[in-house]
Amino acid sequence: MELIEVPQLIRNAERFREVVTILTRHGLADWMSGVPSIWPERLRGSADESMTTAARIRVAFEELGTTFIKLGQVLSTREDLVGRELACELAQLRANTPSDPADVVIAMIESELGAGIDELFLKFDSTAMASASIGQVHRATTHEGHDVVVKVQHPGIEQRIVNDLEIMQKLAEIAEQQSERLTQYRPVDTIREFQRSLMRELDFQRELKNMNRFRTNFQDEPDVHFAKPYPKLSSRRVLTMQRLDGISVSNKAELKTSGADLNEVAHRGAVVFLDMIFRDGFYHADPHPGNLMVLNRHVPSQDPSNDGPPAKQVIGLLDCGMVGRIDDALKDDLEVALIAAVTGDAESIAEIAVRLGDVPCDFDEPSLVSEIRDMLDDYADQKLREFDVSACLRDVTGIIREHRIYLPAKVAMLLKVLAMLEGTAHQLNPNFSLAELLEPYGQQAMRRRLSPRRVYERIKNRVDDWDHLLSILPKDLGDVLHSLKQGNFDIHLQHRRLEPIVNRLVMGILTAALFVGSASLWSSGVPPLLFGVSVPGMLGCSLAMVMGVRLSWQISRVR
Ligand SMILES: Nc1ncnc2c1ncn2[C@@H]1O[C@H](COP(=O)(O)OP(=O)(O)OP(=O)(O)O)[C@@H](O)[C@H]1O
Repeated sequence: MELIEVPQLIRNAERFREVVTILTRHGLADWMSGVPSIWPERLRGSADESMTTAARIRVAFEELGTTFIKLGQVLSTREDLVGRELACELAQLRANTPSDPADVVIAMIESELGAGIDELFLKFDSTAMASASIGQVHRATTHEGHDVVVKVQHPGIEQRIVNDLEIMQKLAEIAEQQSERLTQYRPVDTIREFQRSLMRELDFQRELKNMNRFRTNFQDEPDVHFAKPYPKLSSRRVLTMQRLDGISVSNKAELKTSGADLNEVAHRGAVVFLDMIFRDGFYHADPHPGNLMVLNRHVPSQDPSNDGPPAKQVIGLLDCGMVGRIDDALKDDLEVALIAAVTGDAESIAEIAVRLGDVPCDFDEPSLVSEIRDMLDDYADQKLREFDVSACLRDVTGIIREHRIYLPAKVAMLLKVLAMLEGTAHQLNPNFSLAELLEPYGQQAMRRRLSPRRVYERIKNRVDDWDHLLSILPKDLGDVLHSLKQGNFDIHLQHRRLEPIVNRLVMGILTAALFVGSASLWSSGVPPLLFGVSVPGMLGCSLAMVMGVRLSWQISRVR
């Protein structure tokens, strides 16, 4: 059996050995048979047979610590990749990181910000108010008297994470080389994407920028609040921000006692996230209840008289470390897919999944469409307000997964956020309907698709495509003609999805040829003439234009 090279792991040999030992102990290392023994004794698994594989993975990740717990949390949102059972199991992973002693935290802040703690803050509470996987949070007061919280990274956490990521990367490569079963989980791509997002989370300067961007995007909405960051009291590992005073949405009982209108909180909170996604294309990617608060201040109603509507509650959002971006094209696709789900249009959903995803070569499109259609039939009787968006997304991703279509991380993240959003809102109001809320976004989407700017952009893209095609066409046509003359012109169709593209390409070439030929008839004034214009030339050009418009329309449907 081929041996795996491990020299780059020598630096992390001890930790590598620990990781493999833990995986082996839980019976999760059988696929590593080709790894040379960099440790003397043979490692034998004594897995607890009473536990499912998914449960053993969760327990092993818990033992392996922060980086693996974070990986597990990310995978728990990738049902499309790991399947329902493992996703549910991993969703239970909790980082149980003890807080660091006060002197260690203070030393970290002082070295990061280059000044003594008393120079930096008027008051600093050395008891952590929360300790999470990457850092812990302390209350403090600035010299101007502002109440703030200071988020401080656990010392050495970055190096530990970097080391673990290196090991994970190596294990992913081994898995992809050694195990057909694990290859379906795309270990190398998945770890690469995870590595990128975790390294971004480790840089608090990014979180600070995200907070500022959200504050700008919501500056005209007084009932939504993002904490103000303090750049002079922040660095890559320390983040100081305004302290939000309120009740966490995860604390439903306390919210109720405070008299908060839970239905309104669910509705407003969801609208905030949909605005981030559909309006701004820049969204908070972790809408779990612990990251939402109802603040202890209210926006007064417009009408100051007692008869007016009650004051609006202010929603505060925490933890802007993980964000997603969505461009216009993806926004269009998402809107079309959501409308298609509600209207039972299986073809559109399948078409979008196939276009965005990575599709295996033996992929069976008719069976994908028919499975999605069967699944949507189950939802056909639901009224819009009862439509269960998360369940439907879950079912679609399940089918996509069975067809071994791999969705890009940005799409998976978006689906995760929509599902989490519905879950969080349901906790507050069991009758909450995300589908109803999405309806106006669908209508806006239709209007936007027809807006002059978007039509102009689509036409411009088409023109750019045509311009590119015309610039390469003479040479490519020359090559094709040359091959034809030599008698060695073959078309090898290896993928069913290429068929329509080839058809359109042929139509495009014919249209271009018709246009060029007719234009030359027109300019040469070939008779018969009508008002001095060549009739064959005019008819040919008109026909080419009709064909061109039809073709552009077909291409725009595919995009
Ligand atoms: N601006 C704030 N005002 C009040 N409390 C805050 C603020 N920021 C954070 N907290 C408290 O600290 C906790 C942890 O903060 P945060 O979620 O930002 O940390 P994290 O390290 O990103 O956590 P995680 O590992 O869950 O991503 C929050 O749940 C909240 O209770």
